[in-house]
Amino acid sequence: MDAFKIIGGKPMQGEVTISGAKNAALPILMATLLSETPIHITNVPRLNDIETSIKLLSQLGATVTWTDENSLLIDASKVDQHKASYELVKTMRASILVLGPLLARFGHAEVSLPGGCAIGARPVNLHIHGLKLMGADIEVENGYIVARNNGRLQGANIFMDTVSVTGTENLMMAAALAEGVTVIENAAREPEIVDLANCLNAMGAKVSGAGTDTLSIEGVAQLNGSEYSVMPDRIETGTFLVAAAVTQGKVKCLNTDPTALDAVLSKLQEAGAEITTGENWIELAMNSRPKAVNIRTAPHPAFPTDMQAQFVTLNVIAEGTATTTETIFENRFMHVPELQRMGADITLEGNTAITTGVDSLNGAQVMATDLRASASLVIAGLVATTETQVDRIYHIDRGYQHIEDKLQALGANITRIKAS
Ligand SMILES: CC(=O)N[C@H]1[C@@H](OP(=O)(O)OP(=O)(O)OC[C@H]2O[C@@H](n3ccc(=O)[nH]c3=O)[C@H](O)[C@@H]2O)O[C@H](CO)[C@@H](O)[C@@H]1O
Ligand SMILES: C=C(OP(=O)(O)O)C(=O)O
Repeated sequence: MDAFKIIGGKPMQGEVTISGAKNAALPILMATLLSETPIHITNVPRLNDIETSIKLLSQLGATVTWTDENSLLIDASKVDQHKASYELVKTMRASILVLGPLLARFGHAEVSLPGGCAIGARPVNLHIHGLKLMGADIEVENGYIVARNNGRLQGANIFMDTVSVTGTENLMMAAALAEGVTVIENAAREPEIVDLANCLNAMGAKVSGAGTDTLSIEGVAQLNGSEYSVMPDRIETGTFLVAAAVTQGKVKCLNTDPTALDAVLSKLQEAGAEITTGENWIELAMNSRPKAVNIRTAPHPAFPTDMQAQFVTLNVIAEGTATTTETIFENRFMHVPELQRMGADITLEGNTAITTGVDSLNGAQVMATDLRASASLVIAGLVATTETQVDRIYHIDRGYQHIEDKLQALGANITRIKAS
């Protein structure tokens, strides 16, 4: 397994181009299953999760071709398989996003239950409940969700007990081809939901209300190909901004969208950063030690759970004491014991991490346990005074395109140690 070796202590300086958003690209790739004709998707990030999605779409019978470094042409006209196997689902939970599209277009889908993961139990009951309300017959057989429907799904009124991002996406995609109108209440409002809705509408769907908590989808009989560009990755953007803040550097993120990062930018300003934005860029300058900031994660537009780990790293070297409360996932503090091994002062009380900033971190061999925990450890390595080795970075390769190249370009001393 590959690892990163990092020698910290340098401020991050310069410009970095942000890639397309993993969490928008994944549902958009799965949405191509709804289309009778090819779709060209641009600004696709080069990530392991994208490779897994391509494998999955290909297994289902789609033809997937890279037309340039970041563009995919997907032809799902000949899809004739309807099963997402455990082998793929266990490496990428977002595989669950084929459930809605396959069922809506073919009346049949079998998707392995994803099971829990490093950050929590992550059930998919809301996906199943919504599809049942649309008329599907769904059983769990041998660890698989087996969904069937005769003819088209039927529009339904769906209230989601908990705000779920992929749950909303699965139901939105299924509803796009259903007969009649589907209303999803308490829908997720994440920018990636809006991006998926825009892509579906470009394919001929009739989705309105994306970005609010009530979505209305008037089903159409057929969807067709188009060209669509994936939104910039707001979490990758936030990760680079935190790296700049903790190293007291100055970084300009290009090809990004400041409007998708309100909560994160506001916390960085509270920490003492100077933030300047343009239509598609954000620049952060940090001229002093960051101040500790209290964080509470919650569904968009509140502070994103996918930025929590990175802000714990900021808080552990910041001036003062702060609380970071995680309300979305029950086990998303796996970075805490690793940061403690680097000298961080953190106490965990239930779903809250209480941090008191230390003057510096020392390098250590640490282990990445999930995607954003890995990012937080890399950032910690960038400030540590001695060498840090971050093991198991296959997690980070799921979600960050060429992260070491981008950090090197900003002045970081980071190298990938290839598994022998
Ligand atoms: C590929 C993708 O976009 N992943 C993102 C997505 O994950 P994902 O869509 O899996 O996360 P959800 O929004 O569904 O999860 C939110 C909460 O709802 C619960 N829940 C969810 C579904 C369900 O059927 N039942 C249920 O109880 C979950 O356990 C969790 O506590 O949103 C998360 C929350 O912003 C992000 O951290 C992930 O990066
Ligand atoms: C938790 C994440 O992703 P996934 O839902 O794919 O596990 C993430 O992007 O931080």
